Amino acid sequence: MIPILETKGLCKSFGGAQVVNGIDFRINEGETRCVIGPNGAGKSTFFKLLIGEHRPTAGSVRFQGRDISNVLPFRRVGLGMSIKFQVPGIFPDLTVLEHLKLVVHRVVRPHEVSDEIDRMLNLFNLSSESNVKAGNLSHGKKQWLEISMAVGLRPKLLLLDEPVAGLSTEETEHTGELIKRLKAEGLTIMVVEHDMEFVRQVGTQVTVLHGGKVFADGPLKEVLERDDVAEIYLGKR
Ligand SMILES: Nc1ncnc2c1ncn2[C@@H]1O[C@H](COP(=O)(O)OP(=O)(O)OP(=O)(O)O)[C@@H](O)[C@H]1O
Repeated sequence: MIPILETKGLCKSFGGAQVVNGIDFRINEGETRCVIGPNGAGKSTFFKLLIGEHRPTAGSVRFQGRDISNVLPFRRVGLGMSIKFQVPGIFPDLTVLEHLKLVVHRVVRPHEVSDEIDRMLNLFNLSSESNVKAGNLSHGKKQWLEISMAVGLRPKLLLLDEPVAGLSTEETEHTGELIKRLKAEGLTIMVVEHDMEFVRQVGTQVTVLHGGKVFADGPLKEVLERDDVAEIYLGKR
C-alpha cells in the first residue's frame, strides 16, 4: 500500500544548525498518528516541512506517492492536505456560521449545505454559538472552529499542530473525543502535540522525535514503557 504521507531522509538546517536530521516517516490511510518529543526535538520544523512552510535541505516529502517537497502550501491544501495551525487563524468579525459556510459550500451540493453545517456545528460543539462572532469565542471554541474548517474541506489528511495548546482540561478532553470521532469516520490524522494527557486519550501510534531524528515509533503504550524514551523526556540523553 502506498502511504498517504511519506518522508525519506528529510533534513532541514538553518545556517549551520541541523534541526531535522534525516527523518523517514510514513502514515497510511485511516491512521491517526501523534508526533511527540521533548522541547527542541524538531517537531515544529518537521510539521512546517510537511505543510510546505519550509523547503527541505535534503530528502523528500511524498503525498499519495507524489513528490511534493517543493509544492507551495496552498497547493498542498488543493491536493487534500488540510492544516490547523497552532494559533487560531480565524476571522474575528465573521460568525461561526459564516465561517462554516465558507468551506461547506465548496464541498457539498447547494441543497446539502444546511444539513452539513448542522452536522459540523453538532460535531464541534458549536451549535449554541452559530451566530457569535469568532473573535468573541473562548480560546477552546476558536480552536474547534478552526479544526471544523479544516475538516469541512473533507481532506484526505488532516494535520494538526498542537490542537490543545492553551486549552483547559475539559476542553482538552473534548478535543480528544473529537479526534477519536474523526478517526472513527475514517479520516487520516497527524497531530504534533506536547500534551501527553491528550496523546494518551487519543491513544494511537506515536512517533517520538529527538535531536531532529525519529527516536522511537510504535503503539503509544509500548513506546512510553521504554526507559530510553523516559530518559529523553528527563533530559538524560
Ligand atoms: N528558523 C529557525 N532558525 C534557527 N533555528 C531554528 C529555527 N526554527 C527552529 N530552530 C531551532 O531548531 C530546534 C528545534 O526547534 P523546533 O521548534 O522544531 O522544536 P520543537 O520540537 O517543536 O520544540 P518545542 O516543543 O519546544 O516547540 C530548536 O533548537 C530551535 O531553536
